Formats: sequence, C-alpha cells, structure tokens
Amino acid sequence: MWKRATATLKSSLSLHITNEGSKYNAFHCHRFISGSPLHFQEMNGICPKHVDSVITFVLGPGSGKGTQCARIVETFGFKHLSAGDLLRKEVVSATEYGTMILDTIREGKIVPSAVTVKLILREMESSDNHKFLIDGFPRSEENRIAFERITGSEPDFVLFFDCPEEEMVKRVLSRNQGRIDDNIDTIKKRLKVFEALNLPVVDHYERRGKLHRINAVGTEDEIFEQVRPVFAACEQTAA
Ligand SMILES: Nc1ncnc2c1ncn2[C@@H]1O[C@H](COP(=O)(O)OP(=O)(O)OP(=O)(O)O)[C@@H](O)[C@H]1O
Ligand SMILES: O=c1ccn([C@@H]2O[C@H](COP(=O)(O)O)[C@@H](O)[C@H]2O)c(=O)[nH]1
Ligand SMILES: [Mg+2]
Repeated sequence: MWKRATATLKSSLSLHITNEGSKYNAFHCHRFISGSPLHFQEMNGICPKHVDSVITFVLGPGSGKGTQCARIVETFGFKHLSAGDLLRKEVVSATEYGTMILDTIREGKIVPSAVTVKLILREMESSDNHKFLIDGFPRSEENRIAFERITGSEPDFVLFFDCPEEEMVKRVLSRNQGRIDDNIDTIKKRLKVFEALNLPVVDHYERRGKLHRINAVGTEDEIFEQVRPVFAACEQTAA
C-alpha cells in the first residue's frame, strides 16, 4: 500500500495566480461535486479523494520520460498525466484556451499555470487511482508554487531525466508524431526555456531532498532499471 502523508487538495481562498500580461490571470479551477462546478477560490477545501495520494513529478524535456512513464504505469500501477498531452487535447478540442495553447506550444513557451493546473486537477479528480505521475510539469517555479498552493501539498518525489542536448534533439526530431513543436527552431526555444525556468524547479527539489536524477542515456530497459528501484523503495516504505 502506498501512503501519502500530507496530500490534501486544499484551496487557498486568497489565491491569485499571476502570469504577467495574460488574460488568464484569474484562477478558475472547477471541482465537480454532485455534478456542479465550483471555483476553487470559493472552496474552503479539501478533496477527500486525494488524501493519501502519491504525487510524482517527472521532468526532462525530450528525454524519453513519457516512454518511461508507460513502464512505470505497467509495473507500479500509477496514473500517467502528461501535462503536454492534456494541453494538446485542449487544442484539438478547440476549447476557449485552444488557440492560446497552440501559440504557446509553437513558441516553446509555458502555458499559464491557471490553465495547466486546472487541467491536471480535473484529471486527478476524475481518476480512481491515487498514485499520479505528473509528466512535464511543473515547468517553472511559478507553475510549482501554483500547484503547491492549490493542492496544499508537495510531490512525494521528483524524477529528473537528465539527457544531453544533442541526444534530446536527436530523439525529438525522429519522434514522428506530428507534433508542432518537434522542429529544430522550436526545440532550440524549448531548451532555452528549460534552462531558464525548468532547471530552477529541479534545483528546488534537489535541495528538498526529493530529486531522483536518472541518466537518460541508454536503452529503454537500461533506463528503467534506474527508475525501478526508486518506485520499489517507496512501495516498501509504504507497506
Ligand atoms: N532510451 C531511449 N533511447 C532512444 N530513444 C528513445 C529512448 N526512450 C525514448 N526514446 C524515443 O525518443 C523520443 C522521445 O521520447 P518521449 O516522447 O518518451 O520523450 P518525452 O521526454 O516525453 O518528450 P517530451 O518532453 O517532448 O514530451 C520518442 O521517439 C521515443 O521513442
Ligand atoms: O506544464 C506544461 C507542460 C507543457 N507545456 C507546453 O507544452 C509543450 C510540450 O510539452 P511536453 O511535456 O514536451 O509534451 C511545452 O514545450 C510547453 O510549450 C506547458 O506550457 N506547460
Ligand atoms: Mg512526453
């Protein structure tokens, strides 16, 4: 049994997520209780479903982390939530945020926390699983702070797939999934954003003693053999 010490989805009544220059400043995270959507800001609250949940962040753009997440799901029964996939789904569904998200992804920039956190929490709340792999998020300190304030909790641990730039570029350019950001211009921008905004998140969790750095070079099997003990140890601790 996995156990989580502090996970309650606690809202902050005074929460205001700021993304300078964005019209998505106000946080509109809906929780669905008895079918009726509520604003997180209006809730004084705890989501009982997420007490005892296990939250793992998985970081490292173009490193093969999505591929490893599939193995973790298979072996350890986690629910995989790729923030990038959730955002791309919004684009395909042409929701109110669709165009803004598409433009942001094309530029390799970061979608405002208000939008991404909303999508992640919606998936968590509709899942019966209580073990979550949140892939590709948080992308910035602002993302991280927003998530932690809204949920009232930190991740249990964080995996960082450490991949040399050259290998990342090679992998992404040969991915062939028709992603709008899998081209050399956007990749260069994503790498800059990663260094400027995502690495501080990695450093933060390293200081908190929560970071597991995985060498992302090698075969999928070799990499999974570094990942497996992290989850096996946590499973044992919780037993
Ligand atoms: N160990 C590996 N060696 C070589 N190629 C790999 C390895 N793992 C994954 N790949 C390939 O690299 C590409 C990127 O992998 P994946 O989509 O899992 O990365 P990602 O970290 O999720 O990327 P992104 O951050 O862009 O979503 C895919 O084509 C995948 O098949
Ligand atoms: O939390 C997030 C996650 C992703 N994005 C945007 O999506 C692309 C693609 O993300 P992947 O994790 O590589 O699938 C990323 O470059 C960002 O533009 C985001 O804004 N916030
Ligand atoms: Mg991915």
